[in-house]
Amino acid sequence: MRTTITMIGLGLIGGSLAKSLYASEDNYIIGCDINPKTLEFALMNEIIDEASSNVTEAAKKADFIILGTPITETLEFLDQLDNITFEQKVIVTDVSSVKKTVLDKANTLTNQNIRFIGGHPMAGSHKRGIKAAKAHLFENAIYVLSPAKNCPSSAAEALENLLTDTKSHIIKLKADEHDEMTGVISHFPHLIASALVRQAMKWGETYQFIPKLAAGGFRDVTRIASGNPELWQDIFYHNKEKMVRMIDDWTNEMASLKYMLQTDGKSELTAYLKQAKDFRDGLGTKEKGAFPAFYDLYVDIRDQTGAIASVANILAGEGISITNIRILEIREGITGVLRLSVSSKDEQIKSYQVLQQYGYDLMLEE
Ligand SMILES: NC(=O)C1=CN([C@@H]2O[C@H](COP(=O)(O)OP(=O)(O)OC[C@H]3O[C@@H](n4cnc5c(N)ncnc54)[C@H](O)[C@@H]3O)[C@@H](O)[C@H]2O)C=CC1
Ligand SMILES: O=C(O)C(=O)Cc1ccc(O)cc1
Repeated sequence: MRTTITMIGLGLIGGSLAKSLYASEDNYIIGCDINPKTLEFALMNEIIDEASSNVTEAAKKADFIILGTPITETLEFLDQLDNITFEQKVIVTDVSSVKKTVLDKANTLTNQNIRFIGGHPMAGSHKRGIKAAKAHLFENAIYVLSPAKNCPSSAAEALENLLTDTKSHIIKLKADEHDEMTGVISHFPHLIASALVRQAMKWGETYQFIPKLAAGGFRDVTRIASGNPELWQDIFYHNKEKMVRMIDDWTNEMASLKYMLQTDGKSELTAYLKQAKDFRDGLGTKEKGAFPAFYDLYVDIRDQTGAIASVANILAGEGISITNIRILEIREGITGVLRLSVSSKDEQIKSYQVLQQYGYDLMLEE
């Protein structure tokens, strides 16, 4: 007997989940999407087994329902699901970046056959839509689950079991804690990144050379501002209380920086920057905790044609697999530094030594 999964919303995240679940022969995926072209694409590319334009009918056949829609639509679907007469128990989950509004709604549902567990796979990109979906998107990513009150632990276990194929790391969080933490490390940074870009845009009216000057640092710190504006508006709206508080904190932080500058507080400013540097340098290097560790190396690849392939080959020859790779541009059009992540300290040191033997100029992040 195959497990039937009804996926409502087959965009970047829903499509990626469908792809990773479709890979297992035990699963049968029914896809629903408001966009008929998306459904057509999903069927043609073997991302789903069946397309349906009738959410209620598709939901009735499901063992699991996954809402891969924007948060506002997800709340509406929860109401719709509540009114369906299911013939069996069904496990319902979502993928929304904000959890409290979703869990608040889920906790009001009266349908005895629905077991709701909020979900948030914490990986994505600035792209949207099914064409950007990837089966491996959630590999090694944190996947947060927040069960609704009265949800039996067996339902959460069944969902965890289903999600094994995503190769993500599942953790359980309360909705409010989730929203506060993702507010700090994801939502608020996005708001600031967009504000920084707008500030540069405004200064660009005075200095037309500004876009050309926008080099590595500006690009690094504002990368996330290229995200999907509708998606981020929806995230900010549903996490608005936390966002407003964080804007207040930020305003205080800026006021203290302003004071240090106005009073020539050089040592205070150095201490401030050092504290930030130490915390930043320590991020992701913890052995314990919920977040996976990253061990980074920076390889100088300026003017070295084919350097990426060579570096990857050398490491593959040593049996080291690269878990993440990124080119940090120094100047537009000129490759600069390759940032490689490997998954253990030993691999990091070994990579450093072997690449050094091949003459690469590199730096290791402690
Ligand atoms: N984009 C990202 O990096 C991440 C997004 N998320 C969450 O995933 C959810 C979806 O985001 P994305 O996949 O990025 O968006 P997307 O725009 O790529 O996909 C949304 C899909 O939902 C469909 N849809 C919209 N309204 C619908 C309706 N009424 N009925 C049926 N289908 C409908 C759209 O046609 C589209 O295919 C959001 O709740 C977001 O917070 C979570 C983690 C990462
Ligand atoms: O690309 C990035 O850096 C992201 O931040 C992607 C992302 C967007 C929204 C989420 O809820 C989780 C991850």
